[in-house]
Amino acid sequence: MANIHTPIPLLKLNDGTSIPMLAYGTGTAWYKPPSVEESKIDRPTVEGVKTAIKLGYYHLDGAEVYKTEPELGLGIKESGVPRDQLYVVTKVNQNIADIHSAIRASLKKLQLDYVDLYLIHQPFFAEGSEAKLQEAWAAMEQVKADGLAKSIGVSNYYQSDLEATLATAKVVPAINQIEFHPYLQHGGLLEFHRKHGIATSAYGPLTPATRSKGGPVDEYLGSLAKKYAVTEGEILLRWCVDQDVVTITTSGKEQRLSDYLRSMTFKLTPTEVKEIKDLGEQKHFRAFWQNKFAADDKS
Ligand SMILES: NC(=O)c1ccc[n+]([C@@H]2O[C@H](COP(=O)([O-])OP(=O)(O)OC[C@H]3O[C@@H](n4cnc5c(N)ncnc54)[C@H](O)[C@@H]3O)[C@@H](O)[C@H]2O)c1
Ligand SMILES: OCCc1c[nH]c2ccccc12
Repeated sequence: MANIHTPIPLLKLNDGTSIPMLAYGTGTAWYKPPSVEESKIDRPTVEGVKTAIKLGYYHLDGAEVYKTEPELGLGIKESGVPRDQLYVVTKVNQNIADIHSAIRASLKKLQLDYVDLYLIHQPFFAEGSEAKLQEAWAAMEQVKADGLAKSIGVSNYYQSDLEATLATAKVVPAINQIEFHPYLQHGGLLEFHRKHGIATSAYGPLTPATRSKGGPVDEYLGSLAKKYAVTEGEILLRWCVDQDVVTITTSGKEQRLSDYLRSMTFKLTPTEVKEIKDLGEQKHFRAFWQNKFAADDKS
């Protein structure tokens, strides 16, 4: 069996477990559109997972809605890396009304006995009902109690969704996975997370250098990329890690995935972190779930 060699550090979660601070995602570039059968294995997705693991990524982010859990499971199996050296995440979306069945279906597709982290993918299912958020969270707590997930958390939650959840929670969510980059910093949400011991993870971290290029951070990112001899993307990944934010990226290109790992080998100064923060606040851009968050919402 192959052993994993990796520069990716761990972050301690509120339940005593640790999470790798850089993840490889199987959504966005990989997810199967509605026209494609979930059971039809997409080999490039499997190979992408194997490449990531080979390079040293051991935190793998999946979701029911991506329809790529079968590929993620196969990639893990074919990698030859022992299960206990990998950190596997999946999320419930479509089957939120029956979380008990949803986790079992996901585990079957992943060919695993447990996931390291199980997330509620979004709070919009509750349509503002606190009772629905609380009921779903109680089902997540049961998943953890049953040993099917080592940690449980949420994704795309607002402060108000977290407050409703915390009001009846026995287990505090370990993490909130949100779109996070200099153009979407969510006001006081990260401070709220810290206050309650909830970790933050960032999807879409490269957005200012990819989907929303042409903005106030461009020039400064360029100068830091020169200083540290890396790409602008790596500065953006590092910007998350230097704020104790777990960061999730992806690519089908091995070279890019390999380059991203360099972001684990240097550190921005506190002044540089703050400068990116301040410049980023001059622009607002949200890449995901635009039809769910209110159009004028900047958090
Ligand atoms: N919880 C959620 O609602 C949610 C939403 C979106 C994504 N995610 C997760 O996060 C993962 C990563 O998300 P992401 O893809 O937005 O991350 P990201 O911002 O890191 O973007 C990665 C994408 O940018 C491309 N890219 C990298 N460098 C580039 C360059 N120089 N020029 C042009 N394109 C470049 C990559 O090829 C890849 O497709 C997903 O796969 C998924 O697992 C979760
Ligand atoms: O991770 C969530 C990104 C996302 C939002 N809506 C979707 C629909 C299908 C697949 C992925 C998504």
